[in-house]
Amino acid sequence: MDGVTRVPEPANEPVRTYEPGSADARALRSALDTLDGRREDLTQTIGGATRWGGGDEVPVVQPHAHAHLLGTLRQATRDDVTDAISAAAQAAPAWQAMSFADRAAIFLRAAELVAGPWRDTLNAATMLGQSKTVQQAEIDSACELIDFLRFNVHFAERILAEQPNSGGGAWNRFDHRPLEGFVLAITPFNFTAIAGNLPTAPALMGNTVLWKPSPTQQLSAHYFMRVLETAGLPPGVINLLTGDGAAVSEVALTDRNLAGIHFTGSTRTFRHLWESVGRNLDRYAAYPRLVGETGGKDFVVAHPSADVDALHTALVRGAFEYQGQKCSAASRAYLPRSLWEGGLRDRLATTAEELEYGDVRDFRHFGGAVIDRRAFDRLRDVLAKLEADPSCEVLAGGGTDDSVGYFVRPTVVVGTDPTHELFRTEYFGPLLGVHVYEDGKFDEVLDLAADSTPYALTGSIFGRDREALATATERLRFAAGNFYLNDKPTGAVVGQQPFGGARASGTNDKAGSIFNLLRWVSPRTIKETFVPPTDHTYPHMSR
Ligand SMILES: NC(=O)c1ccc[n+]([C@@H]2O[C@H](COP(=O)([O-])OP(=O)(O)OC[C@H]3O[C@@H](n4cnc5c(N)ncnc54)[C@H](O)[C@@H]3O)[C@@H](O)[C@H]2O)c1
Ligand SMILES: N[C@@H](CCC=O)C(=O)O
Repeated sequence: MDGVTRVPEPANEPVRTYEPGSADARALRSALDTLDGRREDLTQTIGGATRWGGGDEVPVVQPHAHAHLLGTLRQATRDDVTDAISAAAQAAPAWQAMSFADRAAIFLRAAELVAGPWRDTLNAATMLGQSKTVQQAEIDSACELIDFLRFNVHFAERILAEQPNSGGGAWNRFDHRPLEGFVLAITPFNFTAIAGNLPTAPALMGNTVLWKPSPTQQLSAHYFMRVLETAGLPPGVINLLTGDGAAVSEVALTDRNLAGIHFTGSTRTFRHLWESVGRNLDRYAAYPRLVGETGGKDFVVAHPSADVDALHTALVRGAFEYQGQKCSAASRAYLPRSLWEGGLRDRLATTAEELEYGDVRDFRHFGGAVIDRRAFDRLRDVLAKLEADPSCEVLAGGGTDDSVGYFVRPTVVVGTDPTHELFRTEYFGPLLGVHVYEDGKFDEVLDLAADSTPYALTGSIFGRDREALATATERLRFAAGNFYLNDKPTGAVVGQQPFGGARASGTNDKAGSIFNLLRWVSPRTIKETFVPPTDHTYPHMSR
């Protein structure tokens, strides 16, 4: 059915608080118990049919209790990927022909399913599989995921409404076509919402998709695929492939019909994908769209006029929530000596030492474990190196313990050399580097924040002096795609702080915004002339 429609006005999903004894907390606990005791078959979904990957088995465990198996997946093989590409091609004509209203309704229904009957399951899967506390799961696998689904429909409607001018006896129109071919969505472990957004955003615009989640996010990805099926997504529109991505790279990146890549993950992986596309350009029917949101080395700069209570809270939450495993996490702070020696140093050290990381099934903990053995080993080695470095002082934390889970203590390291790797490398763990500057050197410190790293994802400035805020906002213009004044650099909300960074942090296509959705359409311009001319001569030719 064709016709003009208006989609529902989107609103951000309210964040539930899960106070002890509340009905919400009880319902979530029951979902945790259910998933805890289940060993899920983490199958692929290709053309609407579930099937095991054809490769090696991979266990999915609870990072905070790594002996505890949640489920098993198997690596996708080349045949699996070939079949997924065929399924996407088969589903494409009917999906493209479906009206926008019908496509949109599927994703709006998915949003309501996540907000209602699936909320506890998705939150529990995110807590157990990715070691998120209840608060961190709620803002991710419930609220942000719901927001992506609702707001994208609203942004897509605006794109469809975008039409050229007409006049002079002609009607000009945009046909907002999907891309020709399939979109490859490759998603990270750390946000269930991002994993859900990357395949659904191109699908909403009429594309068919191969979705390859991270193995350590597979449990929540598995349930989100069930949500999409329940919402009525036709078979083959989104095809879920499991595993580490090796076979996906080999087959999909060399396929003639690769139309685009929607990626979030490390800078290294995105560069690998981009290079591979570059090498294979001659194979493709069209230039694949490359959208990638990647790493960060996100800063907090405090002016001597900053409110210390607000700064302290932002540092603790920004650096240590979700164990520092947000691309937006505060990982380098430039703090004035007056505030540092006036009490901030001792306060930050005490708070970091007191933060409790543990099993996320215990709601009293502030954080859980880091995601896996590889992350744990990498962080343990980094901490050992920093401890042995005379230019670094481990002020708090530094400990690791992998006896039960992959635990790394919230760590504050003070570094005297602002060019040290402590202030340049994305460690992706609960590790905050602090550089203390002399109060008069605010301008120099802005230069350090701006240009010490190849990244430009998020950053914060704290201060009460308006002049200082204005100077920092201007000087740091290209240093962060998301810039915060007197707030932590994490926690962007869909529709309010569209998210993404430039330089080595990605293509800055702002997930969950109109800018992102524009990448998944290829407009055709149609001109219809109502009374076409019937004489080829012009007035200047008359004799
Ligand atoms: N900028 C953002 O919006 C944003 C958001 C979340 C995470 N991140 C970044 O993501 C990183 C952490 O996530 P991660 O550890 O999952 O990243 P990662 O790069 O290790 O993995 C991301 C995805 O790529 C897949 N992958 C890895 N190698 C591949 C290959 N050769 N071929 C195909 N697929 C491959 C992985 O299996 C996973 O699904 C951090 O650097 C973080 O800053 C960025
Ligand atoms: N959008 C999230 C970060 C996503 C990356 O991991 C935030 O703003 O904290």
